[in-house]
Amino acid sequence: MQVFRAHWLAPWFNHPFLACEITHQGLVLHLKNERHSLTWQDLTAPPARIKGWRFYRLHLYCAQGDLELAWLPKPVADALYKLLTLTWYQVLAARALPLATQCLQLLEQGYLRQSRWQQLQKLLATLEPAAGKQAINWASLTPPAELSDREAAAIGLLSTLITADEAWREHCCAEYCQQMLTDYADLFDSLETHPLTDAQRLACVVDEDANLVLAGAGCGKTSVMMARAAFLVASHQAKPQELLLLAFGNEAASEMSDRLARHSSTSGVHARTFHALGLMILSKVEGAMPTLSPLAQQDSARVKALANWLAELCQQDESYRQALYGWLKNKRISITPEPDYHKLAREWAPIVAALKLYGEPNLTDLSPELAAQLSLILPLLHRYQHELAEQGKIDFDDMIEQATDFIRQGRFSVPWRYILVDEFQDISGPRAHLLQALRDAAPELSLFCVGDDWQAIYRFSGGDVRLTTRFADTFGASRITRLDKTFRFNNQIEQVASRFVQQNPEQLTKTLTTHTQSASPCVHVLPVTAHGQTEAISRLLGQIAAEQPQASVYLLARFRFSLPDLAQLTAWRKRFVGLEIVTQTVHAAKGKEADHVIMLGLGRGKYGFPPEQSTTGLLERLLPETDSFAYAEERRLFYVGLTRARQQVFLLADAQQPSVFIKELTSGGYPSVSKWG
Ligand SMILES: Nc1ncnc2c1ncn2[C@@H]1O[C@H](COP(=O)(O)OP(=O)(O)OP(=O)(O)O)[C@@H](O)[C@H]1O
Repeated sequence: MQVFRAHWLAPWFNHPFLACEITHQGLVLHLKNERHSLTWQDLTAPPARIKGWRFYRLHLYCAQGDLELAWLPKPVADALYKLLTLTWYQVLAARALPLATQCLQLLEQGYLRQSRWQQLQKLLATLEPAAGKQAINWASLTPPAELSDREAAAIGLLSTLITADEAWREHCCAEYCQQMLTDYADLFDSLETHPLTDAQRLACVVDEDANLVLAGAGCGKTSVMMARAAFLVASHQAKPQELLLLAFGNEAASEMSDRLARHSSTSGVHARTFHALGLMILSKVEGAMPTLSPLAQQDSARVKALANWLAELCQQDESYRQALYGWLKNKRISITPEPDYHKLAREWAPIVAALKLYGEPNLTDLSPELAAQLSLILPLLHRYQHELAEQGKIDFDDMIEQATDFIRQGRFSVPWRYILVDEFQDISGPRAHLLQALRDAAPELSLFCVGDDWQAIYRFSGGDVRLTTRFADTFGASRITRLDKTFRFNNQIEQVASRFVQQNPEQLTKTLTTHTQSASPCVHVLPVTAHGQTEAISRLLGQIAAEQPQASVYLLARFRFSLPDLAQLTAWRKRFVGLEIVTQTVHAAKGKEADHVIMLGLGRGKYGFPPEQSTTGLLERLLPETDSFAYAEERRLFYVGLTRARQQVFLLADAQQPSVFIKELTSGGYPSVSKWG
């Protein structure tokens, strides 16, 4: 035990301090009439040494109130100062070391995500002094040279972290990204047939708790999904089985699977649809594959069943029959000899589905006509539910909901660390809840979503674009990165398409640049009569084949029945052998591309583009809220059509009654649109 004494003159001048004894726990001060013990933790800072006229004083910063040890001869003051300072730092280092180790482990996990940042703050909060005690001023610490490197580093780290703010976190994130971009430059150069752009690379490495990559059409969202998967595996942040890629349709999921399989690093990564994910979760939890009702799997089976139930209800329930006939009469829909149940069932099927998904609307909010329609449709929903219960089967909505419940109940252990979602702009509320449940069940899980709010076109089946435009409201701490260079189409198509879609002020603003340029207009409007359409397409195909013998051509329409039939298609394929001609709806062409696009059915009316006479007043009330801009969703769909083309778009407009979109393009100040005929 060491004792440091004040000069013997001290008591003569009424100073109470006589000596200081250093123990393992702290120090014992010998005062004139008493002894006073202090633990090392009572000292909130290293001592200060103050030179007096002849003697020195040591100032002790104590939680209970500061003290002064005076009348110390210089050698005593120096030795005591050195010992107290060193011991104080050693005691602090003993506390700091385990904490700094935990903080380092968090920091070493990579990108300093918000969730990791919060865990850090929690750890650092353990350094807070007890109530009423003074906090250590970490910013002013200067550890002595006698501390070991580890001790000094631990104190240094905690001082940095305690004073760190959001800008510091941002700096760490940027440093991490920079490091990854350098380390994996070769991977990003060689993964695809083309090297990724800087913006695409950055989108791959940013790693917040939830990430949204917002990009225009053709900006390489799919390439980025693939590259991110490869990067996560190559950088050992995840094993292939810890990644899950999600798509909406089977075709997109299997295309992703093929692309993943082509690279050794991602060959073990799974791409699934949301439905396949739901099935997998249910079968894992229940030990057997759930059986899906045929009513869920085929639209035609569902419509047929609804039509039968309508006919049955009319036969068995006179009041229902009268109500239905009355409603149809009001709508001037023919009922002789009996209503067209099948047509009615086809129109009401989406309403039944929406009622199931979103529940019944408040009757008082509906007009008498819509309330009457609702009361006619509700019995169909009940029959549908009853049928599923009878069969002991479920539909897709039940599956997603049950899967979400199982996860929330902790009955499914989440094996993934990263979930990557394609075409995110079309996600529905229930699917977003499923993702949230997965995230909550696995706090280290990071979401990576790629989408384009300009291409949100699935509201009729529950897609809710607000989940994209207000991403952070649903998914919390998030980072949005943008891709603004399109590789698919040229500046001429871009000028038309971007201007067209941004007429709706509620679309997020984006400025796209294009990889290819064209000096002359590439969007052409051709007026055609109903009879002249086939001839016009033949001429166009001939012209395309003459200029470019090997090319792909999409014939796109708003409705399937507006497309040429198979016989006609086969004839064209025989005649223009070098052309790869595909007919499909604009919805089906989403995510795909061709050299040339010919859009058909661009007239007015119920089956025009946009379809003008809405039969879905009730459906509108049930679906997720939409923006108030007229034909907002149809405008986005038209944008999707325009942006499928790499080189040229031909818009075959109804010569008598051109679509309002065509009128806008030809007279709304679009200099890049050329008018033929
Ligand atoms: N860095 C790049 N360099 C050259 N070409 C690229 C690059 N990135 C993507 N592409 C090409 O651009 C085209 C569009 O890519 P992709 O289909 O991934 O776009 P997207 O953003 O998913 O489009 P959309 O939203 O319209 O479906 C593809 O032909 C792709 O190969």
